[in-house]
Amino acid sequence: MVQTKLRSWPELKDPEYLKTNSFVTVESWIEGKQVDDGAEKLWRIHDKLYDFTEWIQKHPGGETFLRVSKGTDITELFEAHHVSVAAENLLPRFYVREAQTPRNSPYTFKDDGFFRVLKRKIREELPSVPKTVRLKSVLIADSVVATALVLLVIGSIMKSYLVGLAAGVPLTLGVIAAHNFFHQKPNWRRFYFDLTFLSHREWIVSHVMSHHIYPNTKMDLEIVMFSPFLQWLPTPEKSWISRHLSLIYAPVVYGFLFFAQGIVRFLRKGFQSHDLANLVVPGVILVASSWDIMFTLKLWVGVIWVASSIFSFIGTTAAHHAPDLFHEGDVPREDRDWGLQQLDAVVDRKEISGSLPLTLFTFGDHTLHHLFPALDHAVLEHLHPTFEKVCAQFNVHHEATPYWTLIKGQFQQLARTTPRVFPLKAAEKQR
Ligand code: HEM
Repeated sequence: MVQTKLRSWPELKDPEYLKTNSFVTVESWIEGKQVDDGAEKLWRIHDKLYDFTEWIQKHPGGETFLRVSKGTDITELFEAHHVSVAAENLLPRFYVREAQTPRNSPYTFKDDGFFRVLKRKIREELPSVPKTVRLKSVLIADSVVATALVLLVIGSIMKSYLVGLAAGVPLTLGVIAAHNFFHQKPNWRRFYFDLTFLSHREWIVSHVMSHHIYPNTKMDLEIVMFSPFLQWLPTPEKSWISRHLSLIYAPVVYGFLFFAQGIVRFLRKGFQSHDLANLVVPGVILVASSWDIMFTLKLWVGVIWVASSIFSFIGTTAAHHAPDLFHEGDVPREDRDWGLQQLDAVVDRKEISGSLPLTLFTFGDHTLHHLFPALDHAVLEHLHPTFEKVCAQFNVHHEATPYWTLIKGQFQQLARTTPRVFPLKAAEKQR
């Protein structure tokens, strides 16, 4: 649980889902938002309420996003996921009434603000991106998952834990690459994400709806789910142990994260049909090892541990946690534009830039991905010149950081208790 009373936007309500003493779940996050957002059991976009109930199944982006978000403010999700004007043009059909309360969000979307200006430029640029580029992402994701399965089969036939565990490496890269696909309209590659103990259905809430929209704030479940073990928010309430010993125990937390997510989910909800992908890895080992149950169980646990450790290490060091990045408790920049506030909480890594496989395998191209999550990473590659032009127009400096700075920075951030004022001046930066 995030203990801190600190808020970067004191005029906002403290999130309802953090007020209970019970375990935070994706459901409690949504239920809390339904209380906080003033959407009156409908969907809220800016200050208007809409009813999409009859249209959910016709949504080109799939029914899940709208079904799960009913009763909440979806302004940021709506703005970020639609680059074309098609969605905006449809809105009047579903209008019900004006909302009664001001938005409980720190962010704005002014027409002449950074995000909307960038979105218009990207809209103009998109037709010049070849339609086939997405195939590159598909090929990369499929190849790495196929490699993992072949290694698993070989390891199981040879009864070699070493080869079997080695399969955990491409498997993890495939799981991370699958993240590209669960941000998009429904497609079966999102199930690559579920080959370990994870569930893309839960991550559509914890990652797409929570983390992507409110990065590094108390509304970000990817901050809350590591607490109290890893506490990145700069608050004096952090214990000495959490500040200074996390370097030692973080690898243990990383290794257990997938088990914790899987076990908690199965205990709460039981086994559901869409969890079947969780059983592909043990199924392959079982058959290829000639039904050796003990070997299967041991190797399965080992592979999940490898995947959990690598995934969590990359996830926590890739883009969000270093003292130069905004975390709730810091003083935010005055301009509340959603895009600008995202830039303060996200960074790219120098070594990853320019390589699509590395981008897909390690949460690369993270800034543009945060701003336009439904665009394939292979498309994002083509949008950098436009992004840089708009950054220059708004006098925003967003420089890639060496990976080592971020790896160190993550632990410096875990130790940090003093708020900083954003945007940082060049001389204040540690890069
Ligand atoms: C929870 C909020 C929503 C999310 C997360 C979301 C997400 C998405 C995604 C991922 C796509 C596929 C984009 C692609 O293939 O490139 C999409 C497409 C689309 N959505 Fe939504 N959507 C949301 C709400 C809405 C609403 C409220 C409307 C209309 C009233 C709408 C209308 C459309 C339309 C027309 C498309 C196809 C054109 C386009 O990609 O812009 N969506 N949406």
